[in-house]
Amino acid sequence: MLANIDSTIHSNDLDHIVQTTELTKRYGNFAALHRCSLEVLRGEIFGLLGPNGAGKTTLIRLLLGYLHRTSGEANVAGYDPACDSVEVRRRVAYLPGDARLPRHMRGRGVLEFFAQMHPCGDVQRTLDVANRLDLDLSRRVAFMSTGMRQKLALAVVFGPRTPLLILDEPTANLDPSVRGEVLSLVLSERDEGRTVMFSSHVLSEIEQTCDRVAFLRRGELVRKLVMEDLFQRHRVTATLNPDVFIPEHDPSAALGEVPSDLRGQIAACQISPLGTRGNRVQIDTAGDLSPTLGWLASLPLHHVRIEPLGLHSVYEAVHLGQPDMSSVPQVDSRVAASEVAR
Ligand SMILES: Nc1ncnc2c1ncn2[C@@H]1O[C@H](COP(=O)(O)OP(=O)(O)OP(=O)(O)O)[C@@H](O)[C@H]1O
Repeated sequence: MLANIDSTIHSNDLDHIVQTTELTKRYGNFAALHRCSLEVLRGEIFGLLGPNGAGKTTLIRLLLGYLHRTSGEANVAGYDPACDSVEVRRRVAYLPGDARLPRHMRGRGVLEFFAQMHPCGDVQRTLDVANRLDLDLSRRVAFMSTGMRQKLALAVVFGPRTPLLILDEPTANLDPSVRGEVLSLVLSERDEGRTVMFSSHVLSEIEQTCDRVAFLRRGELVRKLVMEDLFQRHRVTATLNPDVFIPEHDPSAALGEVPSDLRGQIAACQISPLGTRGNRVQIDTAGDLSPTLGWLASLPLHHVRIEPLGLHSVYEAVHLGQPDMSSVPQVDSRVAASEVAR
């Protein structure tokens, strides 16, 4: 079935299964989504991040044609959701954030019903997913717990072999072991060549699964990130010996010159006082960490800690509206962007 549906995708650019250009949704003067341009590549897992009300669901619903855009363009699997929403939905399995299922039906009946309804439906596959999620299918939906209903909705959505899955907070209401199972389902979808786009508030889930992520904030796409690049970024924190002199107008001079071959790898540095205990140094690095280790070892530092930068720090920066520290490293002859928080 997947092969049939795939062969009918008539996009000019088959690398992109989703593409939006300045996509905008307004309610009166309020922009729930403002000029959002992004691409999702075929075969990748793409994460959507952002605080409550950032516009994630609005974007997803525009892509499926459930909402009508105010302006801009969108293309999903070769179709414009504003004109061909039926064609789009034939190719997309969608888990809404508030999935509603027929309350009078038993779990098994629900799965069979949806598998028969969808052009890419596969009863055995949907039952297998329910089994993986350890779901009792003999219960009526009305008597299921919130988490059990979420598992049932997931089994419905993972059943059809569509080229694209769009999941709005797929692990909401699930216990940690089931969350892990859902993430491994997402990874297996990618292994089978399908594309997954999902939103989540759980940063560790995005880190474990996604190839690329987009951050939305107040309706705007404020940052895109390739996870592989993020994993190459580290934060070094340490204490600078108290007897080291910190020049007031150029605190970075306390660390001396950054060797020229390392300048492209030091993205930012902050020095802040710790009272009588010296000064706290924070250095963000980009790229392979190993060449910087020798330089770090030569500095008058102690209590050195090196951690992967992680999504959390990027998320915080986005949330606070801080400039993008995750892209181009910037240094001059001294360590760049030094600050003394006195
Ligand atoms: N029908 C509507 N009329 C007016 N404003 C709306 C409407 N639907 C959504 N909004 C607003 O659009 C903004 C984006 O909402 P959206 O549901 O896309 O956010 P979200 O990122 O999915 O949030 P969450 O993480 O809480 O699910 C919110 O401020 C919301 O209040």
